[in-house]
Amino acid sequence: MTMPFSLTSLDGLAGLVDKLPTSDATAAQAARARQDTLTKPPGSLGLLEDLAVFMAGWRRTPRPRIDRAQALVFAGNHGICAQGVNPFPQVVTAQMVQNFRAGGAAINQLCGVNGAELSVIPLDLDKPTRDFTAEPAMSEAECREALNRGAEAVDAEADILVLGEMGIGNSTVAAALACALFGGRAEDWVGPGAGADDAGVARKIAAIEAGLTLHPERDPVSVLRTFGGREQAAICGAVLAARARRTPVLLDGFICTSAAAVLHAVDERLLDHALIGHVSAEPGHRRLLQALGKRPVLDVDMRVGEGTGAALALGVVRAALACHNGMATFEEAGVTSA
Ligand SMILES: Cc1cc2ncn([C@H]3O[C@H](COP(=O)(O)O)[C@@H](O)[C@H]3O)c2cc1C
Ligand SMILES: O=C(O)c1cccnc1
Repeated sequence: MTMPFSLTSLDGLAGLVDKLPTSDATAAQAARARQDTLTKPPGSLGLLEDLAVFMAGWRRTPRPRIDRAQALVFAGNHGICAQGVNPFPQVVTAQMVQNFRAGGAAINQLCGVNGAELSVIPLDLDKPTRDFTAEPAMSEAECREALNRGAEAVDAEADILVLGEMGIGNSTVAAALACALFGGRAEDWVGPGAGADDAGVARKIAAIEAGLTLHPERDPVSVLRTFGGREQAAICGAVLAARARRTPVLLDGFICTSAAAVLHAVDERLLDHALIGHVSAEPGHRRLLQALGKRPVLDVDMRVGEGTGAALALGVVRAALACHNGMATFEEAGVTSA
């Protein structure tokens, strides 16, 4: 499938935003006006009202629906595991891909509950990226290929896209991306990930400091290919492909958001169609959301990854649209308005 944008070169990312659609202000205003006629005190549905208006703008209709919700989990392996940053062995990435396929992971249950069709996309798991304390994690070609594979996975018919990742070691990758893009100290961005102890956290900090010293380039595309992995590049590609179809995106936790943050650093408007499903308990996520100027839908102490927080938040978006489309107006219900 040819994409509505061609990424034959990663440099093309810079000018992309001007070729991509924006939210439709007329549809959004009509949705806001409808909210104000529904049988409730004005504004009383809070974030649910904003979510309905957001969906209306991007889907270009005052009465948006979610007929099809797609969930994509991209999986990759990371050379940085050589630095002892991961409490679980790298083989767990492939084992969890099998678990996703068998329906046994947390993401399977949450997609089931909230009506998302899940696809799992392993990205060359037998070829981990390189250790960024020694050399850039990916070549330009590897990075571009992963980005395009992410873009190609997006279903053109989806009304909303849930994004997630699986990759042992990628909480270190995420912290490295965030630190390179937004500055601060490595320890500001590092956390336990899948359960690192204090010594493990110290190794994560040391690895990120070594990588940042070795690779001084801070333009977003260099940062992605130097510190990122294939699943991070694929998430960027999927976010862009969804945008081309005016499909809103639900990002997951720290790892998923730090991947998408590369696009924010290219041009912050590239994430205008992206919601943050939840704020993860991984400590860097709150800081990252502050840097992005984004509010999460949910704050429920989760720190799984896989897209679980985004899939859970899909239920809130569905609830927002159920109220928006299903409620009676004051006039229809014969309820006296203020
Ligand atoms: C069984 C298992 C299932 C997971 N599902 C998501 N992650 C999460 O943990 C990993 C990142 O943590 P770290 O950087 O500490 O390896 C990623 O795969 C992330 O998705 C998992 C981790 C494990 C062990
Ligand atoms: O927030 C996340 O994405 C996260 C946190 C810890 C481990 N895995 C994922």
